[in-house]
Amino acid sequence: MTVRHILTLNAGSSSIKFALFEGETEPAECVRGQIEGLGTIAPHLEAERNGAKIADERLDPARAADHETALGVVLAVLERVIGRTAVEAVGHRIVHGGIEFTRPVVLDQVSLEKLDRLNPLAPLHQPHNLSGVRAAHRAFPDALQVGCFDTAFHRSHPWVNDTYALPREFYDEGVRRYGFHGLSYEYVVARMKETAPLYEQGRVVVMHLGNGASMCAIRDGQSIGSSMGFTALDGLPMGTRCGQLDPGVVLYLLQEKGMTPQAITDLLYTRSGLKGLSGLSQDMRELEAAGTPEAEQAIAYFVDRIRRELGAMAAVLSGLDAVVFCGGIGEHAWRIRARVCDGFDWLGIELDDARNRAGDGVISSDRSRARVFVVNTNEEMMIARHTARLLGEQSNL
Ligand SMILES: Nc1ncnc2c1ncn2[C@@H]1O[C@H](COP(=O)(O)OP(=O)(O)O)[C@@H](O)[C@H]1O
Ligand SMILES: CC(=O)OP(=O)(O)O
Ligand SMILES: [Mg+2]
Repeated sequence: MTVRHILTLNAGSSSIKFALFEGETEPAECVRGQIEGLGTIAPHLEAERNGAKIADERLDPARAADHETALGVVLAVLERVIGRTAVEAVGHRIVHGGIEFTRPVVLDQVSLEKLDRLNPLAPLHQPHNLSGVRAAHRAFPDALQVGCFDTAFHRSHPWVNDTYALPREFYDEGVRRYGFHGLSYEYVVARMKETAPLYEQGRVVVMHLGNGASMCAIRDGQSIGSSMGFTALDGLPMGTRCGQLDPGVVLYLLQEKGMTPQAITDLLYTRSGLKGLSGLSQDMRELEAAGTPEAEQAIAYFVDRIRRELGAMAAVLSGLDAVVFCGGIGEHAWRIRARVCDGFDWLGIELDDARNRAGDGVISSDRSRARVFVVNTNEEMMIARHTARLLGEQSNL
C-alpha cells in the first residue's frame, strides 16, 4: 500500500507555517518549516526534514512582502524537498468559520465563496488562508482540500460567553464571540490528555501568545470562554492589534476625526498593539532587547492585560487547576511568563525559576497548587489529524 501524504498550511498574521505528514492512520510529521517576519525587513525561512535542517536563511524582504509571495517560496521549497511525492490532501488553517463552519470540512467552490464573505471579519488572515487553498489546488489539483477552523473549538461556549449585549437579532445574524486560535487550544487539550490527564479534566487557562494573542478558559477539555470575540481584534493587545477597546473610541474616530472605515481598520489591525505603543516593533524579541521606556511600557501593558484576563477566567472557572503558555511568546519569553505569574500565589500559582527559564513542560514549583505548563503548540498536527480523518471518510465512500 502506498503511504499517504498530507500537507498542512497555516497562515498566521506574521508567518506561514507548513508541514508534511505521512502515514495511514495517525499522521507522522516528516517535514516542517516556516517563513516568519512576513512584511518586516527581516523575514526568515527555516525548514527541517526528519529533524535535520534543510533550510535556514534570511529572505530578501521582497520575497516575503506579503502572504501570497511567501506562499510561492513555500511551494518552491516543498517541490525541492518532496519532488514528485503524491500529496493526497492539503489541510488548511482557516481562521474564521462564522456560524456555519463548526467542524473541519472538505472545501469546494461553494464553501470557498461563503468563506470569502468572512474576509472583512479577519483581514489579516482569512484572505490569505483562502488564497492558500486556491494556490494549493493549483499546485496539487488531485488532492483533497480540507478547511480546519480556528473558531470551531469555541462553539461549546455557554450563551453568556458567546453573546454581546446587543439586541438579540445581532446574535442571530452571527455577531458572536467566536474566539480564535482554536486549533492550538485543541492541540493543547489533546496533549494534556496524553501527558497530564488529571489537568485535562480540570479548570485550565491556556494562553496562546504569539503575534496574535488570546486566552481560553477550558473546563473538561471544552472551551467555555475566549478573550477574542467576533473578530481577532478583541482581548489582549497583540503585535499590531489593539485588543480590547471601548467601542466609543471607534465612534470618536469616525465622527470627530473623520477617519474612513478603511483607515480605522488599518489603525486597529496594523498600527496598534505592541508596535503602536512602543513606536518600535511588533516583535517581543526586539522589545525585550530595546529597553526604551516606550518598549517597557508596551510590555507592561501586554502583561497587565494578560493578568486581568487570567483573574477573570479563574473567576469564570470557579478556580484554577492549570495554566498553559504556548505560541511564539508563550513558548520562548521566560521573562514574560515570570511577570504574568508574579504575585498570583493567592490563585495557587508559584513558578520554579529554573524550570521557567528552561521553559519545557512543567514550570511551576512542586508546592504550586495550580500547575503551570509550557506546551509547544502544533496547529499543523491538529490540521493533519482532521485532514487524515476526512481523507479516510472520503476513501470509504
Ligand atoms: N525567543 C523569543 N523571545 C520572545 N518572543 C519571541 C521569541 N520567538 C518568537 N517570539 C515572539 O513570537 C511571535 C511569533 O509568534 P507565532 O505564534 O509564531 O506567530 P503567528 O501569530 O504569526 O503564528 C514573534 O512576533 C515574537 O514576538
Ligand atoms: C487568530 C490569530 O490571531 O492568529 P495568529 O496568532 O496566527 O496571527
Ligand atoms: Mg499563529
